[in-house]
Amino acid sequence: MSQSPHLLTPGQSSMGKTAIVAKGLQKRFKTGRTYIEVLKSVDFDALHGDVTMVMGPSGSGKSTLVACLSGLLRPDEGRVKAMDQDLWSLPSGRIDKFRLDNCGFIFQGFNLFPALTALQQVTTVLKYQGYDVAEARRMAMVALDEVGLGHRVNQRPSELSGGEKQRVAIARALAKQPRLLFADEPTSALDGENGQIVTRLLQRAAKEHGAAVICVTHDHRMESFADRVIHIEDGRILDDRRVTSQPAPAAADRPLIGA
Ligand SMILES: Nc1ncnc2c1ncn2[C@@H]1O[C@H](COP(=O)(O)OP(=O)(O)OP(=O)(O)O)[C@@H](O)[C@H]1O
Repeated sequence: MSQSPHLLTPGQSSMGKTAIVAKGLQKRFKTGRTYIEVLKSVDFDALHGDVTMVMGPSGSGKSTLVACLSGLLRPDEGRVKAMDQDLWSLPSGRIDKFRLDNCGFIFQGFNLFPALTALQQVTTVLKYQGYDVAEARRMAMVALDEVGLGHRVNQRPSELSGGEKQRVAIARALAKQPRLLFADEPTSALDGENGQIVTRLLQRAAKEHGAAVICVTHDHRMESFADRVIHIEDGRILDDRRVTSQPAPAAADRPLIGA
């Protein structure tokens, strides 16, 4: 496995380029004898270097959209071109490999393994991806340092606060330098201060690492960190607007959060 650059080495070459495009996505679920149409021919795209927020009421189809975009849930109709691959035309093993190689995921509930330390949470994924033990450890330490947890690497989830747990989940998602970063309600279990830390980390992943960050949220506090806000309602995109003024992310050469 080749040497990985520093976690936040800018992915400048891809900045502003299209990372993912979806056309005509439709998804329905069977409930009892009837079907509910959850995505009604949704077109979507996201750029490298952008934080794209997907907002909308509960049940509007946000999580379903992200699942279809990220190779987790097959749409009934429509196509997804992600990193120049026609995602849903690939055999399922290649879709899994695509996710492993290109996608990072951050969820509301952190999804950490209770028995593993913060360091092990991150190295486990990297080893699964094919990195050897020493390289996985090095990359994990860089990632944990970047989220301000360099001094907490031997703690298990039960010994960490909610904000710290989410930062471990972010380190795990970012350590492999994903080109696509999907976050589903990453701040909803956090207080204002921790929510802002998490939001800034997502912003840095986009601005300094060139990831396309696609973030589902109800949290209007996150909106000011977005480059683009897409509003979805009842399975349709109602509004798609670019936000121009951005707070500058913290400098790349120092950790965001002082250890
Ligand atoms: N596997 C499933 N089987 C049946 N119905 C489902 C399934 N997954 C989602 N749904 C339904 O699809 C609709 C959209 O769900 P989705 O989770 O995408 O909405 P959401 O906008 O993310 O909502 P929330 O903000 O509450 O998380 C909801 O009515 C939900 O109950």
